[in-house]
Amino acid sequence: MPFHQRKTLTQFLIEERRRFPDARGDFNALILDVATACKQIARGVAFGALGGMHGSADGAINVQGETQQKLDVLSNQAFIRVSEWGGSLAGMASEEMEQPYQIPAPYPRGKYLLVFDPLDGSSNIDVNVSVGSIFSILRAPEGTGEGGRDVTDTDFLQAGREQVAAGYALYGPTTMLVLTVGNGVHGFTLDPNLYDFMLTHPDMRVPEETQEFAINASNSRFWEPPIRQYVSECLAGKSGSRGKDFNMRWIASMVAEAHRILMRGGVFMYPRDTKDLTKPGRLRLLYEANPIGFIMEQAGGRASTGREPILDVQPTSLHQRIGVVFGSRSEVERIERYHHELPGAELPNPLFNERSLFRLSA
Ligand SMILES: O=P(O)(O)OC[C@H]1O[C@](O)(COP(=O)(O)O)[C@@H](O)[C@@H]1O
Ligand SMILES: [Mg+2]
Ligand SMILES: [Mg+2]
Repeated sequence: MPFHQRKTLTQFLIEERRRFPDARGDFNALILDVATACKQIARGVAFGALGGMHGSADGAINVQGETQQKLDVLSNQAFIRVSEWGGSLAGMASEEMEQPYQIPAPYPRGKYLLVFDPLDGSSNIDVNVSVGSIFSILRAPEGTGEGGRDVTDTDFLQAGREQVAAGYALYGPTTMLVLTVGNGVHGFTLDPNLYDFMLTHPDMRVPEETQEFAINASNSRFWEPPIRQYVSECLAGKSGSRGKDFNMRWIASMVAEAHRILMRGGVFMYPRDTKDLTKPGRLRLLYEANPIGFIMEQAGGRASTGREPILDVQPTSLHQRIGVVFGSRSEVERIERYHHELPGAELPNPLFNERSLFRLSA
């Protein structure tokens, strides 16, 4: 299609807004700000070592206890600086900040909350493999917007179903922005000449038929029985109960895995396991699992803890971790079934009972 016939992200958002005649435009402005932050990060990623973007950030450690890369810090700043001024936000929360970020004066406060993982797949930065950014937009609770009080952790503890929008940017061979505003999932490719996001993948759907799964198999000794069962059936291939061969992939960037699954199906698992009893899962609920879960559901796929839909989980802390399984609907349903059927699966370790001690851990 010639480029002048393609829709830009701005045009797409204006058309979407026509569905809501009373909308003031704050929401579109916010999405465009986030898109600008992603463009800045894409530029940083593209310059790599030439731009001094590789390596760790002077021994800095984030709230997760992980070493921050320079690009983690710069990406976090890009999200903040580009989104704080516009008047659409009451506050922000990020993987890289222990506390919520308050919109400083003189900027006006608005009616949304922005939650993000500024750089997902950080271990890939220095080895020049795909990374991404993930974001989720929530409604700000009453009393926090214009002229209102500072935001607190509690304001962000909303179930994934409450999300107004979610998306990710993938900094791969091309940069893409994939977005849902609750009306399907749409993919935009960054035109390197215009430096604008162009709609290239309208109405993305997760293919139902799949022969691909993604899991970090080095953790297999810590998996619970339902995951062992599922993976062993995949590995058995044609000779096993599934009667077909499977491929396995592991990019170590959830965004890149989610994108592959949106394009050609499959299932991604970072399940709850017994590796570290203080961490009931690797991925973070509010800025990793929820936005990707919303996208998967909007694209006809499914996202689950193995026991319940991700989007139904009531968050209990800002940086809460959780087990995650997402992708082609029938595969995720199969894994959920194994969780319900396998004897003992609910209680591999009493510390992990959904209602016990580690449910609250970050
Ligand atoms: O390969 P590992 O070490 O198991 O972990 C990979 C996972 O960690 C993550 O990179 C975590 O994200 P961050 O880079 O934002 O901390 C996921 O994207 C990915 O699925
Ligand atoms: Mg991440
Ligand atoms: Mg990150």
